[in-house]
Amino acid sequence: MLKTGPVRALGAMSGTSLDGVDAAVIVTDGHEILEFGETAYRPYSPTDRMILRGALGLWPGEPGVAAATEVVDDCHMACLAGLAADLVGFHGQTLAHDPAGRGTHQAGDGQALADYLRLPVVWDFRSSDVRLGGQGAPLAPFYHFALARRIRARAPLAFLNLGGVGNLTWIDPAHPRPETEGALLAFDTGPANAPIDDLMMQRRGLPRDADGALARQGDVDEGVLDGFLKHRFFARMPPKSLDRDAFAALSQAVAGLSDADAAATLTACAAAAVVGGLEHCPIPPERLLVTGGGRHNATLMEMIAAGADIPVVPVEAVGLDGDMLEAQAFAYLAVRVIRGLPTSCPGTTGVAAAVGGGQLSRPQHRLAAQAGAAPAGTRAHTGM
Ligand SMILES: Nc1ncnc2c1ncn2[C@@H]1O[C@H](COP(=O)(O)OP(=O)(O)OP(=O)(O)O)[C@@H](O)[C@H]1O
Ligand SMILES: CC(=O)N[C@H]1[C@@H]2OC[C@@H](O2)[C@@H](O)[C@@H]1O[C@H](C)C(=O)O
Repeated sequence: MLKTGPVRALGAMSGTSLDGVDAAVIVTDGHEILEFGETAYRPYSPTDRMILRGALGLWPGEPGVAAATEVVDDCHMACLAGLAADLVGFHGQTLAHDPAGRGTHQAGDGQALADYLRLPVVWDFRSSDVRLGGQGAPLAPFYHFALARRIRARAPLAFLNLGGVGNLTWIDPAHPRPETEGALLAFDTGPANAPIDDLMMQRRGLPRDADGALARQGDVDEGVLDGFLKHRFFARMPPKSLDRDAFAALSQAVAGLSDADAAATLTACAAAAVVGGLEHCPIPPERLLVTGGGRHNATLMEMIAAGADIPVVPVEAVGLDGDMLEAQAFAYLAVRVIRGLPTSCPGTTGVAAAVGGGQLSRPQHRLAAQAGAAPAGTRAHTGM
C-alpha cells in the first residue's frame, strides 16, 4: 500500500521552543498534497521541559540524554495514539546541532514509536544530509515547495518560520521539482522566539511575551542591535543553519536593560535577522508567508513588515495552518523517504547533491511477542 499512490501520513514535530509536540495528518503521494487531515498538540509538562532544557547541547550517550529521550518518546506516544495513519514521520527533539563538527542530534527512538503505534516510522531525517556535507537543516523547504504549488503561486514567494529559531525558504514555483537548480533557496535567519522566551522566563516567570505586548512598551537598544548584526553568522552566504543557543551572547547583551527594553531589543534582533535574510533571495519574493508561533507576536510581525518591502502575512491568509505546518512537513518528508525521493538539495541545506534522509523502523511488536520477549524499545507509558 505504501509503494505507490496516496499515503495517509502523520507527521510529528517537537521544535526548538520546547513547548510540546505538534502532530498533523496529510494525504500525499510524496509530490502533491492531496488533503489536510486531523491535528493534535500535546504540551510538555514543566518537569519535561526542565529535563529537555537540561539536555540541550548533549550528544548520544551523554548523561541526561536517556531521560530526555524518554520524555520525547512518551509525549509523542500520548500525542499520536489517537490519530489514524499508514505511516509516521517523527522528527524528534533537536538537542544539539553542529553540522560542521559533531553532527546533529534529535532525541527520540523511532523503533520504540513504531512498536507502540504499530506503524512504520521514518525518523532521523537530518543525519544523512550532514554526512554528505549539508547543514541538516532546514528540511521543511521541500514541503514549502509543494505548498507553493498547491496554492497555485505563479511568482517567487517565501515562507518564513518563526519558531525558537527562524528559517526562510525562497521558492520559484515555475520549476517542476524542488530539487531542480534554482527552485529553492533556504536558510536559518537567526534566533527568533527562543531568546525572547528565555528572557520572559528569567525575568517574569512567563513562557513567552504574549502577542509581543512587553516588547511594544520598550525601546530598542540600537547598540545591542548593531552588535548582534555584526555576528559572523550574518556574513555567511546561505544555506546555513543554527543551533538553538548559538546566540547566547545576545541574552547577556540585554542583561542591563529593563524588561521592556530587553524584550523590544530581542524582538528587533529577530526581525532584523529576517529582513537581512531577505537580501539573500535571488529575486525579491512577492510576499512573505509566515508560519510558526512567532506570527502571533504582533510586535515582531510589525517590525518585520516595517523592514521588508513586500507584504508580510500569516500563512492563514492563503488557507494554511501555521501551527501545524512543520508537523505536516515531516509527514510529507516521510512519504518522500519511503518512495526514495530526495528531501534536501544544494539550495536548501548546501548538501553536495539532492539526497533523501531518514531511516525507516517497522513495528517489531508481533515478532517480539511471539518470541516471548518484551517488545524492543517499549516501556511503561506514563501518559505524561
Ligand atoms: N501569542 C504568542 N505571542 C508571542 N509568541 C508566541 C505566541 N504563541 C506562540 N509564541 C511563540 O512561538 C514559539 C512556538 O512556536 P513553534 O511551535 O512554531 O516553534 P517550534 O516549532 O518549537 O520552534 P522551531 O520552528 O524553531 O523548531 C514559542 O517560542 C512561543 O513563545
Ligand atoms: C537542527 C534543527 O532542528 N533545526 C530546526 C530549528 O527550528 C527552526 C530552524 O531551526 C530549522 O532549521 C529547523 O527546523 C525546521 C522544521 C526545518 O528543518 O525546516
